Amino acid sequence: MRQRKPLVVANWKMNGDQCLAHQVSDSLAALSGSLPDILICPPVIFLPNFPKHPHYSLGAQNLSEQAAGAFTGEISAVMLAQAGASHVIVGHSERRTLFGETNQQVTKKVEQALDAGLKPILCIGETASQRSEEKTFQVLAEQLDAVYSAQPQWLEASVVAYEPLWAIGTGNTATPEQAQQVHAFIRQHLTQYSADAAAALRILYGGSVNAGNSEALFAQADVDGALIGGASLNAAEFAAICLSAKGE
Ligand SMILES: O=C[C@H](O)COP(=O)(O)O
Repeated sequence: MRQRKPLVVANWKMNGDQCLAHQVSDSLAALSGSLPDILICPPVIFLPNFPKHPHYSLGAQNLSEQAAGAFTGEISAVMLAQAGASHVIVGHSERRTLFGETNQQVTKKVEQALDAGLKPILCIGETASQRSEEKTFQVLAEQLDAVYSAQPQWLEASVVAYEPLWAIGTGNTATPEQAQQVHAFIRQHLTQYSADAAAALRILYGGSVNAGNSEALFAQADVDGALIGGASLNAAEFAAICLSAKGE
């Protein structure tokens, strides 16, 4: 039996509509058998289009680093929780690269999420050039330490997602062996903060996961699920990925 229950997360990014919300909720509700934990992170305006169902939970893709105030266009952690989110993705590479989010901002967002009772899904990953320069572990360690070195207790309520930038939206999935090597490094690195929390931590892989490659990725000892972009926009394919993760 697996040590950690798998978690499969749909990150719709800025895609989808009410119709897709109904398709995805219907297809997940129809699943039976041993299921992983399943989390849907649509654009937040679609959260109310998902009826409550025991087969899935809801999350958000981003949050404000501030608690409240004159921050036009921002959404706070408390608001996300009130809208039904249990988790929030923090520090996705698109936030870091396209919107200039720094490790410092990511840390503040993790704090906001936890203060509001949301579980942060902290995204980390290296670029293709960092990998070819053999800096992968160094980059990941910096991204992890920026968040957890001052507040190691945050690890207990966190999920970490390893998303190599070269694999996101490219079809160039990390091999199961590459993913396992990095996930094992992440878990080992985090034992310095809490051996128990590191052992219990769910580490997700993200980057061109689809129904054809998910089972081999999930078979790796330290791959505890996935963060799925493009393939989560197809209700049938996302359901197939969830089934390949198996809950027990
Ligand atoms: O959050 C999801 C990741 O960025 C992966 O996206 P992708 O599955 O489209 O490669």
